[in-house]
Amino acid sequence: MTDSEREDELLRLNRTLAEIHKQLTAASGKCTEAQVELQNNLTDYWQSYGGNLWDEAQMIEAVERQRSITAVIHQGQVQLKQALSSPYFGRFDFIEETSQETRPEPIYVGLLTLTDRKTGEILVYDWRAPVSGMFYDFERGAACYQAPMGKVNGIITLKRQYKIIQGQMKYMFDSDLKIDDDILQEILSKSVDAKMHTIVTSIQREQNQVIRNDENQLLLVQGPAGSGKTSIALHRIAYLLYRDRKTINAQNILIFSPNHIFSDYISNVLPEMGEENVRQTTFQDYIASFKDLLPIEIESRAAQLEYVLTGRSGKEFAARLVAIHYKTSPEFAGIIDQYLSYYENQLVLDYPDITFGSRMIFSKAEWLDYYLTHFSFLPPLRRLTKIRELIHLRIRPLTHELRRQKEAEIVAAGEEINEQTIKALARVAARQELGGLISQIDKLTQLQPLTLYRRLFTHSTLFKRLSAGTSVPPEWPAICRQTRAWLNQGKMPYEDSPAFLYFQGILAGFPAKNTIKYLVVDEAQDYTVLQYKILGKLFPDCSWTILGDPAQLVHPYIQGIKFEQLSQLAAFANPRMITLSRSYRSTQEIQAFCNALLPAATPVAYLNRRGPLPQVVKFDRLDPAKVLEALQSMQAAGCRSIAVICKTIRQASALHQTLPSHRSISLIVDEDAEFKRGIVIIPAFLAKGLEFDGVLVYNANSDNYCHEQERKLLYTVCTRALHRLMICWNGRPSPFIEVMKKSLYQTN
Ligand SMILES: Nc1ncnc2c1ncn2[C@@H]1O[C@H](COP(=O)(O)OP(=O)(O)OP(=O)(O)O)[C@@H](O)[C@H]1O
Repeated sequence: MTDSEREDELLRLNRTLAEIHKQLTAASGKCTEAQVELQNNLTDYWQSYGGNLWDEAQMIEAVERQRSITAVIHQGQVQLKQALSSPYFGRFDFIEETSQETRPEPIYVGLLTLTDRKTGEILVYDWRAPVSGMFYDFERGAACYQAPMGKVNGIITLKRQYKIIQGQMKYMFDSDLKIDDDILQEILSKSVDAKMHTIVTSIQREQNQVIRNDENQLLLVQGPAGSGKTSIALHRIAYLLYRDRKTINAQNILIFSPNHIFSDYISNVLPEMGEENVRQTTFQDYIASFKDLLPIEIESRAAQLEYVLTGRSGKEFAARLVAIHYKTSPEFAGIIDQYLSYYENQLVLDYPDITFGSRMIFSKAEWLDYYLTHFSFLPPLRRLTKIRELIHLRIRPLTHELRRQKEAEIVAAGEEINEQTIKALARVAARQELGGLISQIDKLTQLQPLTLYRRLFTHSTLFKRLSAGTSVPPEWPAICRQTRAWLNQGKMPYEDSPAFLYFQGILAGFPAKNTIKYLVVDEAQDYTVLQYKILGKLFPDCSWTILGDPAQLVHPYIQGIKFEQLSQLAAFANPRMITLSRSYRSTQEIQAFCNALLPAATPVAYLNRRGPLPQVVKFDRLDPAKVLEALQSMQAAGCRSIAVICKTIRQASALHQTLPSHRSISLIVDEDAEFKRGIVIIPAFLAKGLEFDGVLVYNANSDNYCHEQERKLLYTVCTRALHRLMICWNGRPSPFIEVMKKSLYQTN
């Protein structure tokens, strides 16, 4: 880059900053006006409130309108202030193939579009604008983008990147490569603070195709640990909010995250991009929403995992593991579907005529007609309720008739003369006579989902019929016994909850959320077939982005869904799977170590960012002093965020107690906790999705990580480390480490 080019760039920066200042001044005037207007509206509201509901409704509407105008202006101000610090991060010069112009147009790319209000010239393009996509997708040479009017071809003649901090140009350089690996290395070599950050300046081409995908209603993104799945999901949300800004807002997007610690951890990314945070929820939240509705207490996911990971022994434990595996399987989902289809299609087939004396009230044929045709758009339980209401309507004239008949009988008997008493006695007599009929109708039109679900474990012939032709584990009788024992105590094992809630939803109806237009499911490998079926019912009218990594299944015994199966679960228009190939999080040494933990998998490609070899260290006892020493050495090496990852909640809590300085070290064992800075002790299942400068994997002994099913758990915890990884053990190390090449780590 020549000196005069440098000077031009600095002039351009000053011009851009001057425009932002101008717009900020104008916006602050507008904001004050809007605030005054809002204040006036509120004062009017309180002064004029006179009990007239119509006036009040109008006033509330005016206040709400003013409030949202104020919020929009305020949001604009926040974005301008962000832009004042760093208005853009990239530039490319583009000349359209069909253009008469001979000079390429410089396109500056930043977090928001900025137009010179006087000349109308676009000074900066939002990174999400169609034209900006070329910054991520192309190097110098032929390039194209999809404009609203169609495809535009052309040539990129220059690519430049900038680092502008607090309005000061720190550096700029021309980049031949798309987004230089050097830039990535610089970004990734830093230590991380508490929360995740935007990657907008260095999005990679393979990531960009996910972020800007416009065609597929179901987008499945599979990528190794650290390949940016979560980051991409959030950038995709920002993109959708920009692209569809006239039709959707943050309320129309929902993220399913693994837990609330993770939700908190990613909560800064969208605001950093100038967008409002979207709602996040977890499957556990969905279960919790039934807390007061169900006559049963559902075991928590954490309690189930803790039980499973404590590695007990014995027949009961073994049967529970098989139960978890089987109840989360596609086969079991099929059995539930069959059972439900019985209620859907056959329940009323042999229902009797409802008669009273010689009168036909509701015929066999009507049961079929109403249940299978008229009300077939409703879930079975609601159909039955409707039919009950209908029958009751038909009985009403009969009741009146019967009462009159009874009154006449009482009068004829001459025992009562008081009219009131005659009526009361007639009512009672009529009710008694109709009692049998009413209870017959009630019986026929009631379904108790829990009672029906329970039958799977009590009626062996029913289960045999439903499971015919599928492979049922030999432990099924023990599984039935265990499940019955839970249910008898008013409790339900966590592994039954998706099956039961699906069952309940199909019978009684799902609380469908039609306002959600985009659903994002992160850590998708941890969901089972039935959980996806539930999501499909809850969000019937939306596009899905599903991101996950089958190698990071933290629950050793569940059958997570295979990505290929997902697109078959619902009739998605045009499903597509994109596989990411490269990982960005860890140093080359840590990544190589992690790759070796999964020998069967395709090795993950990684950046050439170097660091020390992971340490596999023998602690004579699991001595707290040694743990502190290890933590101090990581801190001395510049790690700001450090996690000691234990296998279970119990191990994490016990370790926390033994550390003399445990007050300055946070213990996270609750799924609803906030993400903490500094040093944390955390169980493996809560660490997923998070990352830390340094990770100490505690107690990686042969008795802790030994079963094949626990391999992925160990892989997941090791891949949380960016710069330093230490694994400590005593007794004997995990066999997964023992068989590894010694050159992949150092020892003490
Ligand atoms: N293009 C990029 N530029 C800079 N940093 C990136 C890029 N892509 C990913 N990263 C960084 O890599 C790290 C891992 O990203 P992220 O957590 O989104 O990956 P992931 O695939 O969801 O990981 P995991 O499956 O292990 O939870 C983060 O620090 C993220 O900021």
